[in-house]
Parts: sequence; structure tokens; C-alpha cells
Amino acid sequence: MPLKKTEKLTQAANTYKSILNAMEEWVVIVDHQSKIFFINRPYARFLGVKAEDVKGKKVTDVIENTRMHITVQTGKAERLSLQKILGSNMIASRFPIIEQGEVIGAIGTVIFHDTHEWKQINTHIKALLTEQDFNHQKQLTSDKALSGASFHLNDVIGDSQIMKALSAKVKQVSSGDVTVLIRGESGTGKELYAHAIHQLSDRAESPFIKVNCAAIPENLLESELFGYEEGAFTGAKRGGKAGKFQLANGGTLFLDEIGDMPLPMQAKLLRVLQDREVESVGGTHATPLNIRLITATHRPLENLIASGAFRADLYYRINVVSIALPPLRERREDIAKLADFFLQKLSRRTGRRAPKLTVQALTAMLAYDWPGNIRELENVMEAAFYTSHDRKIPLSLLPAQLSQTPTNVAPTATDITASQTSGSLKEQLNAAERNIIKAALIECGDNRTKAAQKLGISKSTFYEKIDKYGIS
Ligand SMILES: Nc1ncnc2c1ncn2[C@@H]1O[C@H](COP(=O)(O)OP(=O)(O)OP(=O)(O)O)[C@@H](O)[C@H]1O
Repeated sequence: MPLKKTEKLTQAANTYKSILNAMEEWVVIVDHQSKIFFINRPYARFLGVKAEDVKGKKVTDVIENTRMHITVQTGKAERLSLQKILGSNMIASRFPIIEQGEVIGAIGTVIFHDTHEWKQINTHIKALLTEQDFNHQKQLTSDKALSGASFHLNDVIGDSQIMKALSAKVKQVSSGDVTVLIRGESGTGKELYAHAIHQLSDRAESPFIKVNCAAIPENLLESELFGYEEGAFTGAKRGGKAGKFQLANGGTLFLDEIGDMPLPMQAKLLRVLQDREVESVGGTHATPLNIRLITATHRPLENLIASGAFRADLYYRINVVSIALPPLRERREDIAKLADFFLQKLSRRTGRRAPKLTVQALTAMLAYDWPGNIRELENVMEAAFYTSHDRKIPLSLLPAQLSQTPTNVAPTATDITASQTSGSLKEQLNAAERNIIKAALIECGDNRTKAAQKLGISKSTFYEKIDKYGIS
């Protein structure tokens, strides 16, 4: 038996001897008795020995502080450990050589020949990463310098039928100047879509200006939107200040959280949109406007109108084309792909290899309802990325609420990804019908009459079906 092991090792090593000798890294191979079988020339030179002379000697007698014999005994790899040889701290790795289940030897490498070299290389790698990051940022800022919008439709991840229908609709409405209202729960990607529409439009090279109507105090909103003249009020800047409308002129104005705009401001906004001109606070003349307006909200505008908190006339003006973004729990097919996308993104940013989700972790993620939608998923993946070891993300690294979904209702990873192609014919047809109805609703901006017409069914049948599938 021992002979056989040696023969196998001889065969393997002979094939690669000249390659191993040409390497800058130091390489040593021991047999199953921890005797040196091969040592490459650079390593032998460093030790001050001749490769032929040490062949067959116990590795512990030739290399100081070696652990190669331990690797042979345990069959376990040791990566990037410190090993002091002739006064220098080397960085060494050791791997068992396994053939048909048995350890026939071990291979050891020394990558950095002292800690100084390791530090130098570390600095070099950091510089490369910074440069790569800088180039990426430069690309983003040059996109931004052109327009202020840096997301494209390609950045929108999602293969589900719903997302495909949305992409088609976005492409269709982007080119004209039509006013778009984007609706969806918090974190569903409303801002991302606003950017994508601008990027696809003829205005892509012109400014994209965003205003978060919920984040600006009521008394500042007017001057923020319309700008002000010098001396317009106490504390006004010298020379005045351009408003977001003026800055967006020629391009796109994105009013986020429009449902949170105070009523008096709604009246002023409506006037500007109707007159197509804007006058700054304290100003004496109006500037003609040429903007494309995109608005977004997570609030139910119809209810706000009913309670008197939102103007119906403004609603009609902003709701020319409506795009409804589905919550993540209604397109669970996209969860795995989005998770992977965020892990890869972090990997590119940090230079660390992306860990993989275990089946249990992915199953819990597929069963969870994601009230914070994609933003929540992105945050969960970021926390898991930084706390993961062994390139794995087990369930224990996910927040507690993800493991609390009762397992009897938790669909498995395969259930979800195969939801279109598994189950009885009836189940598959139902799944397909649900997706078709959902897609039609999206295409028709949630207008049920139009969606029913598009599908060639009566309004009452359409209502029965949305009831049956619990589509809201
Ligand atoms: N389909 C998607 N693919 C990839 N990333 C996405 C997608 N949708 C959203 N994101 C990311 O999720 C995060 C939240 O998206 P975004 O800010 O556009 O949501 P929102 O609906 O505008 O949220 P809020 O209403 O809270 O402002 C962002 O980091 C965005 O890049």
C-alpha cells in the first residue's frame, strides 16, 4: 500500500515539477510519512540546501516550525498562517493531497517571504482597489454631472413576470414627456424607477433633480422648490437662490413623497404646473418652464383626497401615467436574485469574495414578508455579508424576525423558484393567471376597467379573479 501512495505522488509531482520550480512562491511537497518528496528551487535556495539532498528527509528536520506533518495527520488545510523561518515571519499555507479518499501527502506554499513583503503587497492591493473604486465613482459622477441620475433600467433586478411587464411599460412611457406617478410601498424602488425613466428619456443628458417633499420643513419648501431673490426674507442668501424647478429646467423634476406635501404648497404647485412658469419668492417676473415631472408616493392618495388632505385637481394633473411597484412579497421569485445581486455588489466594493446563503437561510428569506421591501433586503444582506465566515450565510446570521415565520407555511427555495413549473396543471394555470392579471394591472396603471379590456374579459369576471387571487 505505502508504495502505491508514493507512486501516485511521483506521477502527480513529475507532471508539474518544472512549473513548480518556475514559481516565485516557495513550494514543498511531503509524502504520507511527512518526508520531503519535492521542494522547489527558490525554497531550497532560501533554506541554503540542495533540493536533491533533502529529498526523503523528515520535513521537521529541514524546515523550522513546519506543520506539514500535522496536515498529513489531520488531512486538514491550513491557510495563511504565520511561520517563523530563519528569523522571518512567513505566511504559509498547507493542503493535504487526497487521492480516492486517502491522504497521500501534503503541499505547502509560502506566499510572502516576510511580513514586510506581506504589508507591501497589502498596500499595493489596497491601491488597486481604491483605483478601481475611483474609476467606478468617476464613471458615476460623470453620469451624474451630465444629469444627476445614475441608475439605469439595467440596475433594476427582477425576472418575475411582474417586473418584466414593468420594464416594458417603463420603456414605453419614458421617451415622451408624459407626467408619471410612481406608487409603491416604502423601499420598493420608486426612486430607482424615476432615475431609470429619466435615463431612457430624451432628457437623459439634462438635469435630474430630486426633492423629498416629506423631508423639507413646510416653511422652507416653497423657497426650496421655487427659489428666492436676494432680500426676499430675513436670512435669505446674497444673490438669492435658484429653486429646484429652475434647476430642473430642460430636464426632469422628481417630487418624492408627494402625498406628504402640505395643502397650501399643493395649491402653489398646481398653479406652476398649470401656468408652466415659475416665479421665485420675492421675484418680479416668471420663468417659463420646460420640465418633465415624475412624482412618487407610498401613501394612498385616493384616501387622502377623501379625507381632504390631498387636492383632487393636483391628483389628476400628476396621475397621467401611473406605475405601481409591487411589494417584494408579491414577487418572491426575485428574492434570491436580488440577494445575490447585493452580495456581489458588496463583494465588488470590499474586494472580499461573496458568501453564499445556506438553504435554510434562503428558505426563511423566501417565506418572510419583507415589510421594508428591497431596502430591507439590501440591509439584511449587508449585515450578513460583514458578519459571515467561511463564505456562508447561515440562518443564524439573519435577523430574528426572519426565523420566526412558521415553518409549516414557509415555502422552500425550490417551491418558490419552480412556482411556474411545478404542482398540478390547475395550480400552474392559477399561478400563471395570477401573474397575467397582475401584469395587466401594472401595464394599465392599476386601472381595472382598462386591464379587463386588455385581457378581453368582462369587468365582473376581472373583479372575481382579483378577489380569488387576493390581488390588491
Ligand atoms: N429592482 C431593484 N433592483 C435592484 N435594487 C433595487 C431594486 N429596487 C430597489 N432597489 C434598491 O433598494 C433600495 C430602495 O429603493 P428606492 O430608494 O428606490 O425605494 P423607494 O420606493 O423610493 O423607497 P422610499 O419610498 O422609502 O423612498 C435602493 O438602494 C435601491 O437601489
